[in-house]
Parts: sequence; structure tokens; C-alpha cells
Amino acid sequence: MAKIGASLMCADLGRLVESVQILNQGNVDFFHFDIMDGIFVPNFSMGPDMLKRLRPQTSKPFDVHLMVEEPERFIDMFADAGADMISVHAESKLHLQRVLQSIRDRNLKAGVALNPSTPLCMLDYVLDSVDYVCLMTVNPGFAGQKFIPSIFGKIADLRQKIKANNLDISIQVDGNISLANIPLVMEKGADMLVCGTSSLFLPDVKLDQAVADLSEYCHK
Ligand SMILES: O=C(CO)[C@@H](O)[C@H](O)COP(=O)(O)O
Repeated sequence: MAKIGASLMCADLGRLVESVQILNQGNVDFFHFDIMDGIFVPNFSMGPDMLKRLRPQTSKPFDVHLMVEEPERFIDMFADAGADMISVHAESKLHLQRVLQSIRDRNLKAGVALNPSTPLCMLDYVLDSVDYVCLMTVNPGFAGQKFIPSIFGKIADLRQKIKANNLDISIQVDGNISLANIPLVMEKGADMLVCGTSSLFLPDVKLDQAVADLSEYCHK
């Protein structure tokens, strides 16, 4: 069983409210917002006003993925905008434990995101401050990329590490989470799936049908 997250940067941005309404009625478990600053990743996407605008449409959790160079500057901004959970990149400029604690101090779930090449040992001394780890399965910043196969093993290694330390930490995977990849990422231990152009926002499948199809794969 894994939770389905809708990656809203991949939605039809011209019909965002309608898309969120459809997803809210479907079996989506959380909404994922990619926040970029053009520096940590060479792209731009969404901002706090989008969360504020969409917050009245759903009570499902808003998951904010900060792909920014200096995440400490933005925790309060996104907490105030309606986030329920925030992940920060271990590779960004930050004092990791302090930022995680500041997210929890706002009564939000705290996540660490790791780029594909970043080793799991980056988590070693902060695991007790973490609610979820977002393992990037592509290099962050752009939709429509290919899954990096070595991350299957990384998911399994992280699941093992969490078990060995008797912790309650979710493993989120993000990037090319297609119907073909979902069974294996779940088998390896992922329990939160960020679904974008590969499985949810498809050109030839209606959104409500895509959610129903995903639910068949993930909610069992
Ligand atoms: O963060 C990203 C990409 O950096 C994701 O949140 C997108 O969701 C990608 O979805 P796909 O197009 O790979 O399915």
C-alpha cells in the first residue's frame, strides 16, 4: 500500500482549480508542490500564492518540496500558505537538523530530499528529526525524465536502515513514477509516490480515470 501524491507542476496549469477538485474527489492522498528558485535547479514552477489559492479546495495534505538553495528562508512562508509537510534538500545550503526542527516547530511533517547521487549516510545523524525521506528517482527540476535504475537499490537500502533503527519514516519517491515502475518501487519499500506526467497527468487519459487506475496499483 502506498499513498498517491499528485505533482501539481505537471497539471494543466490553466485549469488547476478544476484539476484539484477532480483529484480531491478521486483517490489521491496528497498534493505535491515543487518549489524552485532557478538556482538549486535551473527551472521555476510554483509559489506560496498557489497553495493559498488551492487550500480551500481540499483538506488533503499539501506536500511542499523545496528545490531551493536556501530553504531556511522559506519555511514560514510555506507554512503560512497552507503546507502540511515540507521537504528540504540535504545538498542545499542549510543546517539540516535546525531546518527540520523548524518545520516540526510549525507542527508540520519534516522531510529530507536526496538527489539521485547523494548517499543515504547524509541522513545518519538526523533520522530522529525526519518524518519522510524523498528519494529523487530523476535529477530534480524537470518533468518527463527517465527513472535512474540504481535508485531501486537505494530505496531498499533506506527501508532497511529505517527498519534497523526501528523508526517510523515514510519513503517518498519522485520522478518518472510510471505504472511500470510503481510495483517495484513499492516492493523495495516506497510508501509515498509522487505522480506526474508518467502516471497521472497523461495526454490521452482523463484525470479521474488516471486516478482510478493508479489507485488499483497503489492502494492494495
Ligand atoms: O520533481 C519532479 C521533477 O523534478 C516531479 O515532481 C515531477 O512530478 C516529475 O514527474 P514525471 O514527469 O517524472 O512523472
